[in-house]
This record gives sequence, C-alpha cells and structure tokens, in this order.
Amino acid sequence: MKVEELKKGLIVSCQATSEEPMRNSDIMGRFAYAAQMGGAVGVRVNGIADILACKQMIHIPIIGIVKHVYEGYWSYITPTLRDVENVYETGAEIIAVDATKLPKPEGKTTEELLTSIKKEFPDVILMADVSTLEEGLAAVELGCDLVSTTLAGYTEYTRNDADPRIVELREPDIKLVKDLTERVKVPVIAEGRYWDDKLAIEAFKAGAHNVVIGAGITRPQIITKKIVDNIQEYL
Ligand SMILES: CC(=O)N[C@H](C=O)[C@@H](O)[C@H](O)[C@H](O)COP(=O)(O)O
Repeated sequence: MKVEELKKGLIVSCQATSEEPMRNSDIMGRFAYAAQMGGAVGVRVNGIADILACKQMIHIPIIGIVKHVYEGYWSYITPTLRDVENVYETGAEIIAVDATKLPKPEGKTTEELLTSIKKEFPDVILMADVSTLEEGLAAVELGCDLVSTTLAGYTEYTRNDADPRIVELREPDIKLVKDLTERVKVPVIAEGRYWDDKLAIEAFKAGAHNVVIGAGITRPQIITKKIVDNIQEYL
C-alpha cells in the first residue's frame, strides 16, 4: 500500500487490555469487521494476535502497534526496532510508533529509532504518535509518513498546567491538529479522546485527514459508564 491510498475518514481503534471484558482477539476481529461494515476507512489494532485476527476479517488498512512496556522507559507504543519488525511481519499496512521526544528502550533516541526503522524497512508506512507540535515536526523531518496526535495529553509535559490549552484531559487536542496541518505536508491524524461525530467534525474542520475513535466505539464499559454518569441527576 502507498500512503496516498489511505482514504480520508474514520479509523476505528479496536483495542482491549487484559483487564477489559472485550479482551479476545476474535472479538477485536469482529469489532474491526463491524467498523469496516459501518464505513470506516481503517482500523488501529494492538498486538500480533489481534492484528492477525483482524487481517482475517477485513480488507481495509490496519494500523498495527504493539504496546510494550520496558522497565525504566515511558515510551510503550512499538518503541523498539524489534517491536516494529514483529508488527511488520503481520502484514499490517501501517505501523505506528511512539515519536515523542522521550528516550526509547536500550538507550536509543527517537531520532535513532525512526531512522533505523526507515533504513531496515524502507517500504513501511510509518505513523508518528506524538504529543506536541515540535515532536510532530521532528518526526516528519525524519521521514514519517503520517503524524497522529495520539499521545497529546498523556506525556507528563502535556498532562499538567504547563499546557494551559488542555483544560481537561477528556477533551481532544484539536489545536494540535490545526497546528500540525498548518506546518506539515503529510496527512495529520486526529486521535485521542474523540468520542463521537461532533468532535470528529471539529478535527476535520481543523484539517485532519483521519480521525481515530477508540473507546467511543469499542470500549462498551466506558460508553456505558459515560451514559450512567450523565443520567445520574435525572434518576
Ligand atoms: C494514549 C494511548 O495509549 N492510546 C492508545 C493508542 O493506541 C489507545 O489506548 C487509544 O484507545 C487510542 O489512541 C484511541 O483513542 P481513544 O480511545 O481516546 O479514542
């Protein structure tokens, strides 16, 4: 696949951690199938087994990641060359990696990781998960094909009052989408705390090429809790 072939539109993130009720590769495959049926242009999937299960069910592109925590390091989204290789072997069309400025396992810098990925896997479509404009600009400079706001609001320097734009962590960072689209030529993906069509529309108005929705579609316990919380005062 070529990056130009990624259609504009909705991408559904189909992920569940080991504590979640939907934790099952077959269920992730079925979420992906439902996403495709509903008109999504891609899915985002974590872990080799889940990616392979989704591959069986759909023909739209898969953004593959592995969430891998290494002791002493914050970066956990496909943070090493080995992790990239594992995702690459699944045939996922796009691979997303942590492209924040934070150090990577084995003492690598972000620049070293991104450069080595492009060297070892020249045909990979590489998506940079970032938390700030500076990180996005640096990632594109290093050859990333797509840039996503995935980690905005999650790194320690975007979580606190140092960034007054993020008033409340449950809001998506639409300003970052706008800033990135004004500065980079690659497609910008809006991801992180987009719950519904209203928020997605805001991101497209800001110039996003795609919006990724995860919890709002594939984490039913969170959707249920949100509704339960909102109706409390009327009970
Ligand atoms: C921060 C982090 O680790 N984000 C992860 C990235 O793959 C996923 O847990 C999110 O569900 C995904 O980004 C979609 O976001 P949301 O579920 O908010 O729509």
